[in-house]
Amino acid sequence: METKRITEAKWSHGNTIPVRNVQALVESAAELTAEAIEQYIRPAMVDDKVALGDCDTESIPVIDLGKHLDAQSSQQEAARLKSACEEWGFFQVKNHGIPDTVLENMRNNLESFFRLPLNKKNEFAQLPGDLQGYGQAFVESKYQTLDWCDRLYLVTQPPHDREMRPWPTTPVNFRESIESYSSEVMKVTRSLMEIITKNLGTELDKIGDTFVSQALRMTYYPACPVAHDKVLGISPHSDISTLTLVWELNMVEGLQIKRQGVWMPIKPKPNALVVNVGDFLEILTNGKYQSIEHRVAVNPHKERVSISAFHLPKFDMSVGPLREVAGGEIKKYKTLRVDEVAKVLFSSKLDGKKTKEYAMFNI
Ligand SMILES: O=C(O)CCC(=O)C(=O)O
Ligand SMILES: [Fe+2]
Repeated sequence: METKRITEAKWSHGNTIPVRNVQALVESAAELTAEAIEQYIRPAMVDDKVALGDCDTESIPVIDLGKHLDAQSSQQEAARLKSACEEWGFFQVKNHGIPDTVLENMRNNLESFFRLPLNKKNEFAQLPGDLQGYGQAFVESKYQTLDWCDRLYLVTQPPHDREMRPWPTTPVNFRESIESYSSEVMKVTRSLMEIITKNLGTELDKIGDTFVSQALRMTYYPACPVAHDKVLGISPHSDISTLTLVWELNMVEGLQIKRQGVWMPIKPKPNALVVNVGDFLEILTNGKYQSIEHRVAVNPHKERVSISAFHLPKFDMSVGPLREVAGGEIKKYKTLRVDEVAKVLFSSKLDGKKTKEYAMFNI
């Protein structure tokens, strides 16, 4: 009975209507036409202005985690991280310490996996009611505009939450690569959360449970040779996470963040990860740190591969503003069960930032 209750509450559970594999759609067409990809073409958007030029993207903060280990520079770097969280909600991290071999193995195996024939990849396909495995997500209606990507989604931490069925066994050592990558990314997350909690005036031990769960969303965005300016790899959203760490592993541009009403492209940096504040960190900090809306544009010529590592609170806990952080302020956010938030949002289409609707009091 107990097991059943826990299984039902798992935060990887959610519904998505199965849709066509995008990579297979591209590969099956001798020449892709706008008609063939009609369901991926977005209606014209009013707020679609994209910032041009490098100078904008250069200014996204870059945090040097190596400096955090150095007594002389750690304080200054902590202050830079504080302002990155307060002013941007998005930043890049260099000198994160993930060994090159771990990254290389993960890159090779993931790229090889996406190159497998569809029937091989589908041996690890999603099953109804569970988002884990190879497939898509956030499709709630067969009439909605679809995202131009295919995904492999796995719950990776804590280890006892893993269900191995959807973990690919081809390439042969893919599972080991995922495991190593997952635990290395967890270490980076822990280091970042250590500085973040100090910056917020609390302690890691007090909020350790708020980022112990991890899921990896490994995404393949095929090149989109037609109407690429009307198609998105991922629709605008903010992340349902505490902290998300993204590795743009083949260095193809695509990620854009909403800043001052404009979409700002983020240029991938060699050996860096992109980090963003998720909705749960916004709730925990009573809005001091804000999750930021972002999306992924597609490239007319190049495929793009990324891995998003979402860190979430324990799925059966409730999360609200931390007393140590909110102090005597009015609580702007509700206290919510993590699995309940996840279940609803993981089954809905991506449609911008939703914290106002589901997490904020009407004040
Ligand atoms: O591919 C990326 O760069 C980001 C993907 C993303 O936003 C997500 O998986 O939530
Ligand atoms: Fe995201």
